[in-house]
Amino acid sequence: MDAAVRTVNLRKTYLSRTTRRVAVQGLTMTVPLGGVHGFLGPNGSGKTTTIRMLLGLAQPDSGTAEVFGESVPDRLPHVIDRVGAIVESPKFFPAFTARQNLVLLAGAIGSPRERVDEVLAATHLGDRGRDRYAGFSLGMKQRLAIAATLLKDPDLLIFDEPTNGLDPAGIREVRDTMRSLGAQGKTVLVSSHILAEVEQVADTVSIIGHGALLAEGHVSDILGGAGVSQVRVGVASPDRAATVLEAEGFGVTRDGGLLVVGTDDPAAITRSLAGHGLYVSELVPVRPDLESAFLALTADEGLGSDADRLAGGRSTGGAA
Ligand SMILES: Nc1ncnc2c1ncn2[C@@H]1O[C@H](COP(=O)(O)OP(=O)(O)OP(=O)(O)O)[C@@H](O)[C@H]1O
Repeated sequence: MDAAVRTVNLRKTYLSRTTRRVAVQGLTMTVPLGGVHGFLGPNGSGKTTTIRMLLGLAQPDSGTAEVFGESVPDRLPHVIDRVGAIVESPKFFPAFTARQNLVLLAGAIGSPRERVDEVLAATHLGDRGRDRYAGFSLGMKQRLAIAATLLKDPDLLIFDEPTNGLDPAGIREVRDTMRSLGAQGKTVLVSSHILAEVEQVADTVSIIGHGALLAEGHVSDILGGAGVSQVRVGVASPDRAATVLEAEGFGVTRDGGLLVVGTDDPAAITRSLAGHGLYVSELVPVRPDLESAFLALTADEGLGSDADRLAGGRSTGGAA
């Protein structure tokens, strides 16, 4: 078993009296064991529905899902103790301290009391345990929610948009917490529609649109396949250099005094310019970011929007 989560052709349709909405359509994805895995997609692309199916909170129409090699939902009781999740905002008692809230929860799920201090420390709330929940910032509240999921020491943590509504400091706190959990060997599956957030923390990603997989793999590989590579070129005579390069078929744009040249072969730029007596003082690859890769992948009109998911849209199969 080499995956924490695997889905094959997973499909979920929501039916109402007038509409049939395909939320997840044939999703096949793999979350490797250990590390942080970003689950990315625009709003409405089916992330929450997928997570709900993994946790037994929604029943798939067809397809299969496995958590640690156990088929879910039927074998979920065999693995649920290895899974911690935040899908909706958890409820804590505002008048209780963070510690009291966790002690109460630990008692309810049968975790030892000592675990409370461990999870407070793991989420960097050790010195705030005696403060009342009501006085917590949103970032601290979210870290307390993560602390609660850690009480039973799960191997897989599933966080659905955990940084929604947080300010930059809160986002950083949650991100650091996820990163350290991944570094400890836990598998963290984190959904987001905010690419920049996941790019900084994820080792691997699955990108979905319209409830189906668009791309999956190591962040670096996805960035590598993100389209045209570019290099930023410093040269004494940028105007002449631009003329030379354009004449040789390179696409050239300006970035201040530097040229930005599209190529997969930076040496070709050096050769061309040197052939005209122009010497390169700086040649730096422009790294595409996940945002660009994501936008390129989801450029298809309105991915994730509701419009084409209604009855008669892109869906192909039967309803629930
Ligand atoms: N209980 C439900 N009943 C009917 N339709 C639903 C239900 N839950 C989700 N949907 C629809 O299914 C589609 C996928 O929604 P889902 O919440 O899974 O996407 P998401 O990627 O998590 O989006 P977001 O980031 O906005 O939460 C959307 O069109 C949504 O309106």
